[in-house]
Amino acid sequence: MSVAMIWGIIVTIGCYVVGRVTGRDHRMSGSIPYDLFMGAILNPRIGNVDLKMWNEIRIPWKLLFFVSLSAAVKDHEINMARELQAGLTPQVWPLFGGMIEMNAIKTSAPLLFMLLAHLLYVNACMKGEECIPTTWDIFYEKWGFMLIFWNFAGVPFSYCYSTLYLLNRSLANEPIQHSKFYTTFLFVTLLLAYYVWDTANSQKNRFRMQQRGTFVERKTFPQLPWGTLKKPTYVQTKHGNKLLTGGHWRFVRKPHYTADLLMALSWGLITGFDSLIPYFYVVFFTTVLVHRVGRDEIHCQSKYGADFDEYCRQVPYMFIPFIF
Ligand SMILES: NC(=O)C1=CN([C@@H]2O[C@H](COP(=O)(O)OP(=O)(O)OC[C@H]3O[C@@H](n4cnc5c(N)ncnc54)[C@H](OP(=O)(O)O)[C@@H]3O)[C@@H](O)[C@H]2O)C=CC1
Ligand SMILES: C=C(/C=C/[C@@H](C)[C@H]1CC[C@H]2C3=CC=C4C[C@@H](O)CC[C@]4(C)[C@H]3CC[C@]12C)C(C)C
Repeated sequence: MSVAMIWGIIVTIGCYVVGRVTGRDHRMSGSIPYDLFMGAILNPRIGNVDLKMWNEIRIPWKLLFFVSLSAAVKDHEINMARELQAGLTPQVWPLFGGMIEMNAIKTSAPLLFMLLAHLLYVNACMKGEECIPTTWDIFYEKWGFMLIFWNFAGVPFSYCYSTLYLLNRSLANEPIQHSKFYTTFLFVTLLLAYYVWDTANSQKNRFRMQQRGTFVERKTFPQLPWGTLKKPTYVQTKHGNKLLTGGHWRFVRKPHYTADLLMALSWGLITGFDSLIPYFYVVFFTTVLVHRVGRDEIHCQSKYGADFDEYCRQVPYMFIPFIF
């Protein structure tokens, strides 16, 4: 974490200086602390590599997944060692009709849950990479301390609190265990929320790509049903852009946020209720998304005017149909 933090600070300063010296800086405020925070260059590149996209996608989510993978392996080792100490013979699973045998996985269900949650997230970022260039952070935010530091250090080393908490409880010989019903309920919630989150993002981004004529079908795994809308409905704006009102977007204006928040909540719930620390992510993330919603409403209102009002009339709810 220290390396990631120091690296985040060095890259921020380096990028700011390069932007100023080469004249590639833009939308500068003139206040050095503010410009360091927001950045100087929009899309810094080395060759073909867009550094901001590499930093937002390739680094944080992979690190987060590897933190969870390491914790799951460590938990397995601890539990195996405890069984051996207690004089128990390690359980073995015969695979392929007994042709291969492997030691049973001893990682606790909550840690396997976190591993699955982080695997789903990192896999989505990799398999849906073509959808990302048109998102707000890539086309609008400059590459400054906010994005650089958060992606190098914040995401991997603060979004993993649930995982670390579960491992620490296991190390202290007080592992978190839930009833089969509670655990199954959370696994099902995670998978359903993931489905909505993934397909809502891809419905909107692919719809936009289809409008621009840049849509290319990919075979990355998993391609989920309803990820691409066949006959999408939309509001045509005078600006030229179309606002999607089909698929998940017919029910609420931010279906991907609702689903993402539900996943974030499940990361906390799987740790139980003894500590608030694993709930950091869902609290922080709610704040981020509420801020984004406000910013986005202002952005769309000024960009689309009366057409945005018509869109809000057709899709009146923000997060939960008929409630909010
Ligand atoms: N885990 C994390 O740390 C984070 C995760 N995320 C996730 O990333 C995903 C993307 O989020 P984000 O980029 O913030 O936001 P959006 O994907 O909602 O992007 C907002 C933009 O999309 C366009 N848009 C909005 N509604 C429509 C519509 N109905 N039809 C067509 N275009 C529309 C508008 O842009 P335009 O001007 O082009 O019309 C709007 O400004 C979400 O799932 C979010 O949860 C986001 C931030 C952090
Ligand atoms: C703001 C930050 C990071 C944001 C990213 C994690 C998300 C930004 C755009 C998201 C995605 C867009 C479209 C997708 C298509 C779907 O089929 C799969 C999911 C996804 C790739 C989705 C994944 C998350 C994003 C990349 C930083 C500052 C924390």
